[in-house]
Amino acid sequence: MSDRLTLLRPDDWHIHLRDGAVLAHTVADAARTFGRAIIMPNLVPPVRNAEEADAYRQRILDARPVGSRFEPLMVLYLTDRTSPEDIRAAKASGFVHAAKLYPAGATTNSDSGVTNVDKIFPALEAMAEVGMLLLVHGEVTRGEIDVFDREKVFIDEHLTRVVQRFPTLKVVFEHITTGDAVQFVQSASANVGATITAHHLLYNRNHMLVGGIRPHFYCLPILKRNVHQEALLDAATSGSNKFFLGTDSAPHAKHAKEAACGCAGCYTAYAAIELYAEAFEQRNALDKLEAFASFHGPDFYGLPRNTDSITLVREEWTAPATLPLGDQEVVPLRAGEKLRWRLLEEQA
Ligand SMILES: NC(=O)N[C@@H](CC(=O)O)C(=O)O
Ligand SMILES: [Zn+2]
Ligand SMILES: [Zn+2]
Repeated sequence: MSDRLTLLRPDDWHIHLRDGAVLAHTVADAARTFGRAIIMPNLVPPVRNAEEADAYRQRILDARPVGSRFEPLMVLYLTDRTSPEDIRAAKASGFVHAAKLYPAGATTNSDSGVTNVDKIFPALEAMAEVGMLLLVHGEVTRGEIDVFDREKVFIDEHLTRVVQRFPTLKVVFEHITTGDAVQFVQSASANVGATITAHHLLYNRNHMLVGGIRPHFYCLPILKRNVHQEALLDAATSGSNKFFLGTDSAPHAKHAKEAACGCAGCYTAYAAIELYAEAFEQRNALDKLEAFASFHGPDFYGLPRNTDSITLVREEWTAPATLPLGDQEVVPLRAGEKLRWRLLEEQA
């Protein structure tokens, strides 16, 4: 097997860059590998319209390292009040590519999210009409539903209905974590795709809970049992163009994760493609990585593929214990442990 892997430059179809001082770090980490990224809008307050997306986009562009051509692809945060006019104005901007459904209370900064999916039907209709993608955090929030079942129940209660009602709407089921989600996406029309994170490919709930509770593995949707991890690996390495790379890299400061009530989110952007390469290598499927990381995403979004490339070398290195995050620090996934692949830094 070769010790070098050259891929068309990948994109990240789901990332949290946050805002303010941390952008200097989060943007640099993403830009070292990815040509473009779908920028999650769950700021406080969220990115609700084209104007807010424009301002946020500008802050991201300003944070790029010198010479970087990293392109942020912006997303609106759907609320109960998002209007068809908001959607049309966002589409007309040219830089808003999608709108995101966060069920209210489902995850980090989702308080302004949608309280009842029916409330966004007018917005969804406009999205289908103008060709704007719907991105979905697919978990129900009802207290009586077990946290490990919330994705499956969301499919049954909401996603099936939305996809039936808006057959021409393109839908990305974000950060899928179960065999149920894989099956749903596979049997849906070509307008339904999914992102898969590196951490859900590499880990299951045992990694988070056996031998001690490890807060840096805690994310939403939560890591599931290993049969679900296997189903995700099957999907990602299958070659199906419905599945593509979305890191869901979601930094929280160290003290906010290592706490009695720790925040949900794993920081992977600093070594994202390296982590995916490990997952694919475990399945002897490195030959499937390029399509997953670099072809299927832009094809689904109707955007051109990148034209330059990156190279990974099989060379062990140790992940840092912490990384700077504005004036705080973040503990990255795999902190202090070995990584098997290294990205070749670009020659100037
Ligand atoms: N994935 C996470 O666990 N957290 C994300 C939100 C999200 O993507 O649901 C975050 O913004 O921190
Ligand atoms: Zn989410
Ligand atoms: Zn996310």
